[in-house]
Amino acid sequence: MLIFRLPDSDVFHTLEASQEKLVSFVSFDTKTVLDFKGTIKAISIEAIESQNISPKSKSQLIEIAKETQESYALKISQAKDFIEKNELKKLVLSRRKLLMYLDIDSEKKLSLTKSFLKFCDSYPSAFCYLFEKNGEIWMGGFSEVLGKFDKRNNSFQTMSLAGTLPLDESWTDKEIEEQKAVTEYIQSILRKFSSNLKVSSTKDLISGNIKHLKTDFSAEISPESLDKIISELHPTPAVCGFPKELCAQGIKSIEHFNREFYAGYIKVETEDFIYYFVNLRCASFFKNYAFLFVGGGITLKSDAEKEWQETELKSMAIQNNLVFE
Ligand SMILES: C=C(O[C@@H]1C=C(C(=O)O)C=C[C@H]1O)C(=O)O
Repeated sequence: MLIFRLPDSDVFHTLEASQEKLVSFVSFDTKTVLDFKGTIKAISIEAIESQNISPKSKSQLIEIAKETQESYALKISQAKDFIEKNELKKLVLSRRKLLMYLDIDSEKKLSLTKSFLKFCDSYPSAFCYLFEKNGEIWMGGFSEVLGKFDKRNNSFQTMSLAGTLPLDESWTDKEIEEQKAVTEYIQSILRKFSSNLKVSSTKDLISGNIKHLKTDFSAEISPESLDKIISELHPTPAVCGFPKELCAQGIKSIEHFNREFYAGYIKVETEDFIYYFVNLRCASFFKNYAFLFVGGGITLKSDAEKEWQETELKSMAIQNNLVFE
């Protein structure tokens, strides 16, 4: 079962049985690809609410050390050592926040479909999804686009999105440099594939309780180069770092968990477009707990306390929209 809503749309979609392969979830390390086959069709709110999506996995005692502010601070300092040693601009570190439902409401049950609808309402310009497949349940949604290809005129759009602050704070060099690293990376790749690259000015993108810096790109490309562009772009320094193989190794050795679909991407093919959405502000759900995946760009200027707060604020995208009844 997959339900999704495209950015700035009020129509919900699902897939109706057919062999057409239209939506794929690609993991951060690109080793896992979860394909959803079917023809895209609209689904009503009532039909969404009548779906029974509940985690099947038995409640089990999970032996996972809860990430604390202190343990995360240690990882941030390891990330800084890695940045210094390898002379990097940034490294994107993340945590898997463990949310026990019993801590929230022991009497009531989590409604995933109602949570999804509330989440969609809170983030109208995000691509939002909820899926259940092979016993796994994931929900998420964000406005970061890795690629949008218009089949009618071969135009390709992407964005550099990074830097995070609470809404009332002003940008500092730290966020500006962090986002610039992403912009330069995207530019260097797109220039290889197009001679008419257009780059916008950098603007704020407001996402719930926080804001980011965003630069838009558009270019005419040949349809044959689309797959290559996406595989060169992913993972961008908005979710990993540059050089990407070295940074992905560093991330693995510091984070100590599998990012799975977090910071991967979702490919959605419609009649006119092929979209690639960056899979952020997402969580995987189990019987009595969820993992909320959240991260942020670390630079030598990072302050551990602020980085923790940033991940807490990002986790509210999911957490504040969970509905128990
Ligand atoms: C890594 C995440 O977000 C990404 C990293 C950002 C940052 O470092 O400031 C901002 C937006 C996203 O590109 C996340 O939400 O977990």
